[in-house]
Amino acid sequence: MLSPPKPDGIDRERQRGPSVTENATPPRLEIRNLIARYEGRVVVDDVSLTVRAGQVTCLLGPSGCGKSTTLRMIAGVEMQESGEIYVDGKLICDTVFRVPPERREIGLMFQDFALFPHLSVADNVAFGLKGHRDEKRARVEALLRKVDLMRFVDDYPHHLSGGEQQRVALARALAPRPRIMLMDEPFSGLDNRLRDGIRDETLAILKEEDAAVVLVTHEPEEAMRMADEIALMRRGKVVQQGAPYNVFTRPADKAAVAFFSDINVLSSKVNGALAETPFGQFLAPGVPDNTDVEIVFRPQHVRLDFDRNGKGPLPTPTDGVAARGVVERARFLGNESLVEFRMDHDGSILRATVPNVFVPSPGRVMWLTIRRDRCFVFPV
Ligand SMILES: Nc1ncnc2c1ncn2[C@@H]1O[C@H](COP(=O)(O)OP(=O)(O)OP(=O)(O)O)[C@@H](O)[C@H]1O
Repeated sequence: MLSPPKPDGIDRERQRGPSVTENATPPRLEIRNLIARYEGRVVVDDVSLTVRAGQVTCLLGPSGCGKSTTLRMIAGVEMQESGEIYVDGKLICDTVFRVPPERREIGLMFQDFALFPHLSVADNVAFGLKGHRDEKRARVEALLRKVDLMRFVDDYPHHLSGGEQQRVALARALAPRPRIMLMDEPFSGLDNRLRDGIRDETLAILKEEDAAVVLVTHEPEEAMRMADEIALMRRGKVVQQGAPYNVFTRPADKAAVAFFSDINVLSSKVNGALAETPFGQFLAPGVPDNTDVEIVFRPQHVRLDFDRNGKGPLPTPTDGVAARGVVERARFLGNESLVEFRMDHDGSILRATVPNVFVPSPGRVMWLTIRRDRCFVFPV
């Protein structure tokens, strides 16, 4: 069993002043213990984050969990009830002191952050730029080359495709060299086929520009693809924070597993730090006797074996005991196949995914085992 990690930064002691140790550079952005409330209801609940220059942190979570409100407080268009925001170690906002949004050197890119229709592509990108005309033109052209749109420099936005407009919006947001980029679902208006390419290009440009990026998304794949760090939010709180690999492989709770993929769940009770199931025993270290637990695992970590004269594979320490199931339904999904089994022991449905094409007929008997190093045991 993998024990749930202690989410970094959640239980940190409240203290004033940015997170700097002697001789260390302060993070580009630090938000500390932010709380926001609408109509008496707390919608952002003690959220703390640090983002370094050149790093992308994704606020990931379901609709309404407080991602956009957190972003709006960083942008300065919404005021927190309590908590502080620091940029490069300097306080820019607490409940008394507040640097106005236009002086925060923050770039914004939102899904519906439309381009100005009456301005050319070049003028859109130049919009927030100050300085000499030639300097501005040089920056605009450099950015349009970066997003590969120099050929549209004098065109109007409506001549461009959705993906191209999005790249102009990126260039416009980056033009004044913001220290921080805030992006709220910036790719969700785009065609699926365009999205992956634009995400990758955007990421490369953001890294080159060295801004600290906070990207809001409700799509786990987007967060996995873009983030150096994911802050998983639920009901206003950051429930887990870490590198995508850690958040995916060491989820804090059942909902964190379920947010990234389909899940299977077995119920059991602990006895002697072991949870007994039809798939054999699972380790539950430190869990007191008689505690109800759920054993959670992803369909991709179910192993399938063919039936051999009414028998399945022999038990192993890594896969436990095989349990018998009958195929209820199987579908090919493109990159993998999803097979649903009705289990003999309790009639429940269990899902397995198999790479490539595997579409057994309903009624076929198979034996299922679960990789012990890929399951999570959570007290209920
Ligand atoms: N101006 C407002 N007045 C009242 N309630 C608000 C306001 N803005 C947001 N809320 C509420 O605060 C909660 C958090 O909203 P927020 O937009 O931050 O969530 P989100 O995670 O970004 O969701 P989504 O992905 O749907 O935008 C929601 O329940 C929302 O209804």
